[in-house]
Amino acid sequence: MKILEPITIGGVVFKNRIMFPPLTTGYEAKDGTISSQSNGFYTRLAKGGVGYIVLGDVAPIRSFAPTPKLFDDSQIASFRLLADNVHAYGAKLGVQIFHPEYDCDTLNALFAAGEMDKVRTQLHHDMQFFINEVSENALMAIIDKMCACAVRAQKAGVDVIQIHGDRLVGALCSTRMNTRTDKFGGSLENRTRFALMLVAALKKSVPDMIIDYKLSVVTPDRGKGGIDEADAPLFAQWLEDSGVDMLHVGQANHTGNMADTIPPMGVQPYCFFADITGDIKREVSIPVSTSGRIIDPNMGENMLQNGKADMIGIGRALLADPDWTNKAAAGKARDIIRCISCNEGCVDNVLNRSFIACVVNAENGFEETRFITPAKIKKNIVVIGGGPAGLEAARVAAKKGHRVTLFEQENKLGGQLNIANIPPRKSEIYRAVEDLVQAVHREGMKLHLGKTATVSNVLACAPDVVIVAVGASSFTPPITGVDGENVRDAWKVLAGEQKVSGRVVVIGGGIVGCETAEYLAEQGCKVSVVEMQDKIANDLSTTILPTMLESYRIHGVEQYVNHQVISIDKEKLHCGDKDSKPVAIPCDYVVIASGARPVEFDTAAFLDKGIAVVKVGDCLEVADISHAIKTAYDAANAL
Ligand SMILES: Cc1cc2nc3c(=O)[nH]c(=O)nc-3n(C[C@H](O)[C@H](O)[C@H](O)COP(=O)(O)OP(=O)(O)OC[C@H]3O[C@@H](n4cnc5c(N)ncnc54)[C@H](O)[C@@H]3O)c2cc1C
Ligand SMILES: Cc1cc2nc3c(=O)[nH]c(=O)nc-3n(C[C@H](O)[C@H](O)[C@H](O)COP(=O)(O)O)c2cc1C
Ligand code: SF4
Repeated sequence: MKILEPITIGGVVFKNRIMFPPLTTGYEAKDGTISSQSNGFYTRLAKGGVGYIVLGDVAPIRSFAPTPKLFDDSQIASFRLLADNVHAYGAKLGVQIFHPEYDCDTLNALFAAGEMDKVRTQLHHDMQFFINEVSENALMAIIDKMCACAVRAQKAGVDVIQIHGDRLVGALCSTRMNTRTDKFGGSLENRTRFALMLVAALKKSVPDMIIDYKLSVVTPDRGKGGIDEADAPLFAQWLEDSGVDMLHVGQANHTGNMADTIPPMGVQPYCFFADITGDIKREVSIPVSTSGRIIDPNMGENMLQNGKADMIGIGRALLADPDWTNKAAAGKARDIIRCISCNEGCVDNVLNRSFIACVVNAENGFEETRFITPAKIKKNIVVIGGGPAGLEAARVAAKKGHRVTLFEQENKLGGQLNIANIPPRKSEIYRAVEDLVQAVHREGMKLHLGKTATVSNVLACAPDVVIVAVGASSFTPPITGVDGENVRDAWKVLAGEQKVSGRVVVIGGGIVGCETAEYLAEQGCKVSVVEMQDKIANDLSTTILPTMLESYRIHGVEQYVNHQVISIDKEKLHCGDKDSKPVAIPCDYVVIASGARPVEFDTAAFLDKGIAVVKVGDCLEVADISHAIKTAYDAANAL
């Protein structure tokens, strides 16, 4: 495959054309040095075969953002350890140097003085005005700091400096953000002046390092911090002329909507930046890479074969499976656990000031402590339930060497994911089921499909351990009229077992209620959502919410937040608003989406016989895929 072929960049051979693009992980220490968590993560990526790893958002200054920082010589040692570890697996290491678009010196001084109100006011001001107010002297000082950072990176053995062409640099390039009237604003030459001065300064400071430029492109519908799509090919030529060794082309962001650059499932097609990258590649002779929803090796291979890029950036998909490259190289691409583009464990966690922990890969973020260990004593393990928790438990137990038997009462594996994939844009969630099913078949186990586990048929398997993964069921609240003929259940509606039409009120504005409402609105129903809290879709990814709300706007879905349901009759749903004033919503059908409750399975008979029992997934606590996978992995790995 072409993606596995070596490529020469700036005179240096990279072992393959697969790159981990810059991702802020939240793994680094508070002062920005490479922690053991960060080291473990990137080293694991290198072990998995990727050829080029970029550390995202490395700050050349002290800042309070949770990113790596390299502003002091004392930090070099931690970067060196990482570079050595990555090099041991033959991968190249890059640091993406960025500068925040605010006055860090002033903010640090205010922060040190404990003037938090002033910090907030200054930050708010800078977000809007900094790039237009920053003086030329201050800009030159920023270049100096970036160069000093690059020198430190070189001392640490880092191979590549990637200039972050979004953030400050991109904001200056942007026709949407830069309103300056001096030599850094106005014409394309002026707006790109700072970027090209930075390249020139870096070439002088670290002449032996490879310079990669993240060319953030503002498209008509998305992004602000970067170069306009129409100007991108010309600017790319200027970058090549100035000595840049490679380009990493990507969607510009800076709008506050992370879905621009990191689209969740269904919002952008696969490989969504391939054509724009191809347009730029045609105009330059240096290697060009891109990233964006390249999920499996074939997608990346097609991009290279079709001349869209020279290298592919695989971001989230390497969080889901760091062995992506090695599996492709071994001809086992089908064994890859694929990213489902949910953004729940990666983007949402980082936005919540936590660290990346992929929902389909329990090891991600815990590379140094969570790995599958071979079983000391081979046991008979029975798993009850073939949802994500049961499948993951079975996979891990079998991989450890145990003999595994799995019961699933339905004729299809996947549990709730068989209906979670029905609402708009959600079909990709089903990849999680496909890949777990592939894994359990690969590991080899006895599968009883369409067979309900009972005490007697489980005991007949002579288990040493029973893993209960029976999941959850939809909850019906005790509302007057809930047993009426016009009342339906969201899970059954999504499963196609119950039909509705006309005016529909959905009770419950959690994820299931909101998604069911959108699904029904798309089918032509006139839908309202009633939620007792002050906002709907509280737990939905912020990268998905804007798309859902836009769909609600298009389909006229009404929201009744702060409304408490009182009763249902044949023609109306009755509720009270936040002042307890009665509100009656006329409707033909009411759909209940009031959450779920764990399914019970009586395990007393197993315990009586001294058989160990462990519960995992939703039957332990109703939650989500992440909880199902992590509880199952840990329980099975402990056996
Ligand atoms: C509409 C909808 C949308 C969702 N969207 C998301 C989302 O976007 N992101 C997210 O993270 N989570 C989402 N979830 C939640 C997620 O699907 C669940 O948290 C997850 O499926 C729980 O996995 P589990 O294996 O514990 O349970 P389940 O998926 O409920 O699987 C349990 C399995 O056990 C089987 N079983 C039960 N009793 C027996 C028995 N006695 N013998 C044999 N088999 C038995 C059941 O048939 C079922 O297949 C959604 C859920 C729904 C309903
Ligand atoms: C959690 C997370 C953090 C990211 N941080 C950065 C960053 O620091 N710098 C950057 O240029 N891009 C960042 N990105 C964007 C990625 O480099 C990449 O362009 C994007 O994830 C799309 O590629 P993918 O679909 O392969 O994940 C981040 C993406 C994610 C998911
Ligand atoms: S959390 Fe979701 S989007 Fe992020 S890497 Fe994992 S599967 Fe992909």
